[in-house]
Amino acid sequence: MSDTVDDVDLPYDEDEASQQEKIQALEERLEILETQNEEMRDKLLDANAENNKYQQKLERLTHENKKLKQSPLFVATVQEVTDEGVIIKQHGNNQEALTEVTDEMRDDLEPDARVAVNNSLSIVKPLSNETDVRARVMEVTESPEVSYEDIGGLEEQMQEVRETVEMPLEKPEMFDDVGIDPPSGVLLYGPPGTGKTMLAKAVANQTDATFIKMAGSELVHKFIGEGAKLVRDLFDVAREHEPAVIFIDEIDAIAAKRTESKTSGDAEVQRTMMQLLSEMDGFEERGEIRIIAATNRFDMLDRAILRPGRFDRLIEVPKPNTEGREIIFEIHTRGMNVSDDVEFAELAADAEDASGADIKAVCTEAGMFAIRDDRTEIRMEDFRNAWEKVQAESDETEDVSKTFA
Ligand SMILES: Nc1ncnc2c1ncn2[C@@H]1O[C@H](COP(=O)(O)OP(=O)(O)OP(=O)(O)O)[C@@H](O)[C@H]1O
Repeated sequence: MSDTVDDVDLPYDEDEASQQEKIQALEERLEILETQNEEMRDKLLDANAENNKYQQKLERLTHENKKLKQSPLFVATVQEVTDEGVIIKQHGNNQEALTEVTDEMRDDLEPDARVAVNNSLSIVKPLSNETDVRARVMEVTESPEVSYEDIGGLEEQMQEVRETVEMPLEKPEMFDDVGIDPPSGVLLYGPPGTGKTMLAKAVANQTDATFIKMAGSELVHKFIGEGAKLVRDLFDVAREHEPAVIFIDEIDAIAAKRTESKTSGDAEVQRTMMQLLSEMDGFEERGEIRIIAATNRFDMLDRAILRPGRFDRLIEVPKPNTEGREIIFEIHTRGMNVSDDVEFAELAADAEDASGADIKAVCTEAGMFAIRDDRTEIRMEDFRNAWEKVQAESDETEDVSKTFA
């Protein structure tokens, strides 16, 4: 009972007052929380808007990045990696530039590394090492499998190549004793497929020299900005492989007459040619390296490359005459099962205007005719049919090239 009495005795007013206070405090607290909630919502909305903005920016940059990687890239070498950025030197024009890179990219770069840069000279990607590029543009053969006996109808040319390329490699002391300098470079010119490459290979084989071939057109078209450097590399590789025969095919691609237009492509070709001339000019101590160049377009050549001390020995390699064609037929049928009725002299007389490469094609084609007829022996009619086929094919190619000329 006493409990009830105690309850009744409680001051009712005081209790109610404290309840009221509590409610008020709670209400105030609620108000504060509501304001805070409001503020948080606003902030969240702002953050979302900001997030959207960044998302769009990211998409734009990703797109630009992709575009930058697709447009033509130039090659440069890293000079220095500094706190402010990376100093690069562009190949070709030697222009130096300071460019910013991401931290990850910076870790991949070191002085002398080759990189691909875009128009605004930002580094797009590091490039694989030099030897890969060299391997792709240069054909290096320790001992080519072509000998003088494989070449037909070019007696005079062979004699000249032997004097100018083989003698200085095999008997350099002869030139010292006589007191003359051997010719610097030899230029072979003439129509396609006449044996220019074969001559260069045969002389390398004869002298046990390494044969290093580079195509002029690849130098300037495949590796934009690198032509001059690749020419330097070409001579470095030759020095590493002495004795060596450097063979520059399609030299007209880097040594064509200067044209009026001043496009960057022309400038690149000019720089490549200048590098070649300076390598040849400064090549006093050439040692056991000989240089042979070849062209089908003698008329296009810049005369600067024909000055003394450069390609100063010109050798014309024409299409073979009848006698030459007969010898070339004999050479290319050496390993073939040819019937007794085959008259090479007659075939040579018929195959007027054929190049060595055409005759090689006729021989292979004649073999195909025999196979198609289920024979192992090749007859005169096979050669005749083959010559007609090769002629028809070359007429077709001519028509196509005229259409696209
Ligand atoms: N005089 C020749 N004697 C024997 N075979 C020849 C002769 N000329 C060309 N050939 C044959 O044709 C092929 C191509 O010849 P080669 O590559 O030497 O010609 P090229 O003059 O260098 O041609 P291009 O100017 O097109 O480079 C040779 O592999 C060989 O089979």
